[in-house]
Amino acid sequence: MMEAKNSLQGQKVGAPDKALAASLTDATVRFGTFTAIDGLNLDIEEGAFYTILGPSGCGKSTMLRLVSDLIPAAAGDVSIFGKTTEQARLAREFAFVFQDATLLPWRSALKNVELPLEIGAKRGVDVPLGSRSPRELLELVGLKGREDALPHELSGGMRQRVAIARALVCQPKLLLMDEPFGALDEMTRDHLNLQLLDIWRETGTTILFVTHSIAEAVFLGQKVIMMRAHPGRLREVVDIDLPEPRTIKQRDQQEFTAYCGYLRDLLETC
Ligand SMILES: Nc1ncnc2c1ncn2[C@@H]1O[C@H](COP(=O)(O)OP(=O)(O)OP(=O)(O)O)[C@@H](O)[C@H]1O
Repeated sequence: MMEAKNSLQGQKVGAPDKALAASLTDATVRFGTFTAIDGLNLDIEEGAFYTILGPSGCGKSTMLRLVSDLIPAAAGDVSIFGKTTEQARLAREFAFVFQDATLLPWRSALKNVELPLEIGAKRGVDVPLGSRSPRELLELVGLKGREDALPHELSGGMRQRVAIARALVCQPKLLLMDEPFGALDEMTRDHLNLQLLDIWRETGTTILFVTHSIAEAVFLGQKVIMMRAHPGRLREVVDIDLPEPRTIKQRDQQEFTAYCGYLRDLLETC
């Protein structure tokens, strides 16, 4: 039932016959003398939904920051759709959603979603316009009718949905999500998990999603990237072979709990 691909350090993990959204080769990140990520080898298949698990401090956020050109690699190579991370950033190939929605408080939901387009236009950057308008994106994330609301008039879950709509406005081919639902209550999180899966299916974007929740990682992910700490390395990529589309009820089923148990055991040895 469970196919786990073992990753030995220095050995590339992924499917060489599939188109790649991202490829990390011996990627290393240092902060001063501290090595946060050490020789990471990983291929990210285009269109897939990856969740990332690992002990605190193993480098999950650092990996997303590396991929998104927020920090440089001290050694090794990272390519995004065949481009350098800088080229991919300038071409708006990816977008980032953080744990905190980071909306501008004086701008309405709609104006926040429009912001990347405005910034791009001001800088004279050729912004890849999405197939959906900002209004349509707000509808996609379930916020039709709340376009004019200011962030403080929205709930935490709604603010996060605005942040997702904003991330999608330039139609990124890769969506990087760092614990986007970590601060939300369980029901809101379940709801947004389902909504995110719908968005993923509709847009076909590749998703890299960091979480601390094993259940969330299994529920969302087609593949779970398990990292290990001290220093941050890849431990294993686990294929999650559950029926699609995923439903909340699946979580009570034996197959689902078996994946969770497997990952929990793995986490304990990271
Ligand atoms: N700017 C920085 N300067 C120095 N050290 C840093 C910096 N950013 C991260 N680190 C260190 O790098 C390591 C990896 O951090 P990172 O935030 O990527 O871990 P994480 O797996 O996302 O952790 P958590 O699960 O707790 O959010 C940690 O030891 C952290 O202290």
